[in-house]
Amino acid sequence: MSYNPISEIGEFGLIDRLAKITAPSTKQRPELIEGIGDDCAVWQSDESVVQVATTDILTEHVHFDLLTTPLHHLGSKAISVNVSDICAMNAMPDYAVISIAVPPKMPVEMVEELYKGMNHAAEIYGLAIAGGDTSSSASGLFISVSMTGTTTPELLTLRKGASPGDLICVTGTLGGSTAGLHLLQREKATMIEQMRNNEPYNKEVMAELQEYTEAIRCHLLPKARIDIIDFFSEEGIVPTAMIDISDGLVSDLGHLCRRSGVGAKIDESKLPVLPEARAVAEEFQQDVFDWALTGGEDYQLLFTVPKSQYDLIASHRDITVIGEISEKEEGMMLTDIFGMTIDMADMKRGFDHFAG
Ligand SMILES: Nc1ncnc2c1ncn2[C@@H]1O[C@H](COP(=O)(O)OP(=O)(O)O)[C@@H](O)[C@H]1O
Ligand SMILES: Cc1ncc(C[n+]2csc(CCOP(=O)(O)OP(=O)(O)O)c2C)c(N)n1
Ligand SMILES: [Mg+2]
Repeated sequence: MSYNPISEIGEFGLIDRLAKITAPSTKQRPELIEGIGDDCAVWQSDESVVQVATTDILTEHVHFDLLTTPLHHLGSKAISVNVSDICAMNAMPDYAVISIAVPPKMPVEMVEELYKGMNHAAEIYGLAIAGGDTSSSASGLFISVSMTGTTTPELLTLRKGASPGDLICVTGTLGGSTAGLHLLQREKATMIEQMRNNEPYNKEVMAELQEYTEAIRCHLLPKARIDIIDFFSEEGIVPTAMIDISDGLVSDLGHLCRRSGVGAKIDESKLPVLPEARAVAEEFQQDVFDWALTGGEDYQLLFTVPKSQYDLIASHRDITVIGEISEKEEGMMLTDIFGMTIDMADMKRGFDHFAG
């Protein structure tokens, strides 16, 4: 038997291989509507109720750095990223169970602070933290949140369901989280450098951070767009397909298109880039559109609606139409700010845990 490094197939190649192994188990539960492959697992609990469930892990040094992340914020983010997956099904969250693996030397008060952040977010989203598991960890802090939610068969929205001609819409702004991460990483590097040189902490860097509170908040404290699910419900909108943007717009639009069996055309000039992110990208001499397209962790909703619903969508000031669904054969195309057409298949797609 030969052994292959995961980096050769990447995160999604690995998930495909695991899905093949577990496919037989799904045959045992005919009420399962969606297994591996959407933002949540979905099953019908009775005629009028659909249950959804998701889980996301936050790993120290991969998802967060304790030097730059307040634990209260981290707890809140751990809840929000799961609520975001529930929202992506057009569902509302109900319960969370939480597993933590904690280095034995971590003070109790730090773990309590983490949980205060989780509880704060849970109260805002109207969900109950109802259990979990606790272990010691030999290498860093791990936080795994699993969450259930509810919707109805009529409202359930999957990654599949988009048709050619549908409008591609995105909520909020993009690029803010990557901008915030860059600022925090620079802050950490400066702190370490000053400690090495036995210098006092330079407050000027802190002053610069205060100019960019929105970008930092996007990274440390993303909000799940439960308000948009309320808006859909008030306006009677049921998107044809939906996903949340965790790995980056290009990657997550790719999942939506693959599951729907369609292509897409998007317009770079229409992307709702966070204004602060533009300033940060300039400072770091980076392309803000690259951050908006592939940076990830913005936790906005990406969804499609028929053109006939344009007026309803356009009435919301925090929803932007960025393009249109096309035939699968046309691929996924981006018209960049200079008017050039770029095949998104040739672009860096977004965050991959095992990208080589
Ligand atoms: N280790 C795993 N075992 C089983 N299913 C997994 C595993 N990792 C991811 N999945 C499934 O693969 C799909 C894609 O996962 P992911 O990209 O993490 O989704 P999301 O961005 O919504 O969190 C989801 O349906 C998820 O449930
Ligand atoms: C210390 C640190 N380095 C890098 C990142 C950037 N980052 C980590 S995970 C991630 C993508 C989202 O995480 P993932 O586990 O893929 O979420 P999912 O798609 O499962 O919801 C990004 C952009 C970060 N947040 N913190
Ligand atoms: Mg995930």
